Amino acid sequence: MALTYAAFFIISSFFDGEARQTISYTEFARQVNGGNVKDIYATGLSIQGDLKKAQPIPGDKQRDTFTKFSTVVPVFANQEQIFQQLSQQNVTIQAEPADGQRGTFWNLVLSLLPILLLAGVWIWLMRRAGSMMGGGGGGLGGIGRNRAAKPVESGKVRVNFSDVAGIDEVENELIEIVDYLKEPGKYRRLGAKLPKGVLLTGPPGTGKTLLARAVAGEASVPFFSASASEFIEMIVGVGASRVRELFDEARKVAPSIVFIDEIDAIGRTRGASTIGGHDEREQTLNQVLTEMDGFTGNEGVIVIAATNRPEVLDAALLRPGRFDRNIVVAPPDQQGRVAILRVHTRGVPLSPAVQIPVIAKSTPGMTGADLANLVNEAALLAARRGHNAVSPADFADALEKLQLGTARAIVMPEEERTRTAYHEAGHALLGMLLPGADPVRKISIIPRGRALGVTLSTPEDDRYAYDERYLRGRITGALGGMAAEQVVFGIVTTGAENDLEQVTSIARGMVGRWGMSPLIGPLTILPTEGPPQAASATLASVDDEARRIVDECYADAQRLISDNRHRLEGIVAALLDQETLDEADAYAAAGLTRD
Ligand SMILES: Nc1ncnc2c1ncn2[C@@H]1O[C@H](COP(=O)(O)OP(=O)(O)OP(=O)(O)O)[C@@H](O)[C@H]1O
Ligand SMILES: [Zn+2]
Repeated sequence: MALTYAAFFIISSFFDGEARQTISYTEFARQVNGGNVKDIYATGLSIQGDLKKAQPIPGDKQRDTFTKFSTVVPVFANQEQIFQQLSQQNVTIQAEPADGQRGTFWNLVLSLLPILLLAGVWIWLMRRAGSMMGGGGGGLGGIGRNRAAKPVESGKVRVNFSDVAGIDEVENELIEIVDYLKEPGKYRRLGAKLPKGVLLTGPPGTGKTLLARAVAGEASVPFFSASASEFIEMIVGVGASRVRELFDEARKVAPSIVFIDEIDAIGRTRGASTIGGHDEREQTLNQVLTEMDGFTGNEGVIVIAATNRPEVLDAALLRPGRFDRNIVVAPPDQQGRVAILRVHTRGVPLSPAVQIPVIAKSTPGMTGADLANLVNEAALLAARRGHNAVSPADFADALEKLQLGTARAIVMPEEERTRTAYHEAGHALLGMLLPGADPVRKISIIPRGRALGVTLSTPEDDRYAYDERYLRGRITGALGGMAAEQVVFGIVTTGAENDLEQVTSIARGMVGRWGMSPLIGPLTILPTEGPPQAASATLASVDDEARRIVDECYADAQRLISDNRHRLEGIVAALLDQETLDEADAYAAAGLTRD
């Protein structure tokens, strides 16, 4: 990435200087006298310009000519006289102070290039470190861009509420704001106070950005968008000034919308630790707050911010007069998914056999972005297969690819393949046997990504809260792979690493966060964010309790596997034969029926 940008700078600077003839000031004065100058562009004392009639290049043997020239004005020259001559000849004169951009800007860039490169590499490394520690990825976001935000002109936001589907309640909450942006006068006359800030919270891909754009589109007002993480990833010290710039621009064309994505990047509770500059973050946050406080509320700039981590936000952001309106954007339910699929298949030819409600039913938990992606994948598959409309099979295969990952073409040794079959069959069998567990949708022993096999269970429909029995079932099911290996081969392999991570995190949550351990009681010991809140003795008890739960679940898993060994063998045989089993095949192979 860093290299791409560097190449961009160098190429641009060469193009900028191409074919411009450097001439002496005397020659320049002569051309002015002769009335042969068309226009000039002065940057400090250096002048670039164009001649009306081409002139021979001095001293050039091929007698080539030039019209583009550059020259430098001696500090002692009488510029007044030249200026008057040029004005009389109606020459277009443009000028900028010496430290302005253009010309010298590129020189500056070139001289700063090594530093920019270093900074770029450094930021990239920091981001890598950040994403390895669980933060978002994204690469070298804002470098190379020199403005905080490029406004999208009012007419250019083509998105409106008809493009946002399945979240009508949220739309309704925003309609008031659209109305205000359309007719601020109506509200002003009545002295009504509108929110200055709206906070959209919800998981990634639920359409927060889309909604903000749609509000701008509906109201036909300019839309300024910036990502808060860009503010602080730029070279240190510019975050606050970019915020100021952004709001200045927005005020100039009010009514308008300023959209700040990932507000948590600057809006975290002060004092919570992150990698990189604290002060930078706080200064940037303070600038946002100052800008918002600065509005009288009549200026018509509405700030919409988005985050998927509202719990980490500084309380200062949520105070009245700031982001005092919080709108939760949840993943769509089944009806919502139908609506979203309809929006995204508007321009896609579907075979008559495709039933949108069936697809919606098989995609619980998927967000709008996931569904958009699904439609696109299905269309790609259909095109590759030479279909002229997207078929149900294209959808099914696209869904499998999205849910399980792309298959890897490697040949597994027979022994490993068999072991994987037992491991996945173990997960699947427990998923089928445990009361209240999510139904098993698919089992596969085709290697995908880093996994040798996959068992996919998804809820019947959308779940919003989990009870203890369900969570224990999740732990038991996750241990099912390991338990099957233990029961059948007497040893376990490294293949269970991922399972154990899940198990640990659920068990610790049950004890330290959701009050499901009688010993610890209903206390938050392990908050979602920040360090544990308890004395070390209590923390040790949390670990003991988590371990007790996991031990109990593991014992359950082994017992269920032993007691149902014939069902396990049934699934294994089918898997070794067919490699991938769908829901019906899997239950049939186990000799079970789904209720
Ligand atoms: N409710 C929806 N209706 C229609 N399309 C949707 C919806 N939600 C998401 N999408 C699709 O998913 C894409 C990504 O959504 P968007 O970027 O708005 O999500 P987001 O919530 O802002 O995600 P993030 O938190 O990752 O920024 C949209 O451009 C759109 O194509
Ligand atoms: Zn596993």
